[in-house]
Amino acid sequence: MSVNLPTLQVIKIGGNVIDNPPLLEAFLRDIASIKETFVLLHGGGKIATEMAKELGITSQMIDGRRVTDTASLRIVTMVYAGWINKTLVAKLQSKQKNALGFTGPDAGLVISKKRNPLPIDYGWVGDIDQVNGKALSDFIKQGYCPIFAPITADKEGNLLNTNADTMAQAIAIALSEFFEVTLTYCFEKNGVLSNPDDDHSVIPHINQSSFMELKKSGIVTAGMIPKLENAIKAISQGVNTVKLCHASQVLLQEGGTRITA
Ligand SMILES: Nc1ncnc2c1ncn2[C@@H]1O[C@H](COP(=O)(O)OP(=O)(O)O)[C@@H](O)[C@H]1O
Ligand SMILES: CC(=O)N[C@@H](CCC(=O)OP(=O)(O)O)C(=O)O
Repeated sequence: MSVNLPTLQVIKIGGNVIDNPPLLEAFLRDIASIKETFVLLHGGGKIATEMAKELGITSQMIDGRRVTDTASLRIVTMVYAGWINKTLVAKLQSKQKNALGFTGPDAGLVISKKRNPLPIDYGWVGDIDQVNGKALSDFIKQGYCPIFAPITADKEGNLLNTNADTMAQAIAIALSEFFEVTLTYCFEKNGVLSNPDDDHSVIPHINQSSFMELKKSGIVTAGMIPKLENAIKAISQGVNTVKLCHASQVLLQEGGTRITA
């Protein structure tokens, strides 16, 4: 018997949008106009890299993930859970949305495990183990819009830097038990492009096998690889709709790239 679940938008924005004040303002205005509550996940990798540089710390990314030593963990925690998360909460509150900021350990919502140091030692980087979808859905049903920073913790209480795209995927999957979820990855391009230099070359649909081809041919690179892996995992594990689009297209039905099973 199929049950009609309420709909929910789970939206992710990356560092390039957060670092662009007019684009961010228009994006927040758009999502504040959504009548229902929504969940927002944010990254901020670009801003953390700039802050690290100002402090004389070099950042190393491997396959779109940051190698996070103790100095980097302090910076990403301050930047993501502090500056960026509170800025977004304050701006959404000013637009009459009841935003509530979270990291993984707040209310025990997201528990992760430190990444195995083999074959690559990423340091203080976490892979998500558990999301408490029931507790999170209770916050949503009370009318809060949860705003997540990509910082989690393990069961021993160690803070762990976590890829924001992965956090969006895990949270969207966990909430699919309670809602019909649309997961939208918003960034600064019009979608996945067949020619990264041509913003009109949007690929309208991608599935697992076309992703493998795009990766093999070098059309999809860098941070787009983990983003698409996460998008494909989400569609195959219960999320109703998954799309990748420009931040200015967040409310539009058309445009961007849709992930198909
Ligand atoms: N085929 C592609 N189409 C669009 N973007 C791509 C593609 N291949 C690589 N990219 C890169 O992926 C980036 C998005 O991933 P990422 O930097 O992790 O974004 P975010 O910080 O928004 O999560 C784009 O800025 C672009 O440079
Ligand atoms: C482990 C890891 O790589 N964490 C990411 C978290 C931020 C992020 O994902 O930011 P964007 O969405 O803006 O790329 C990082 O520190 O860059």
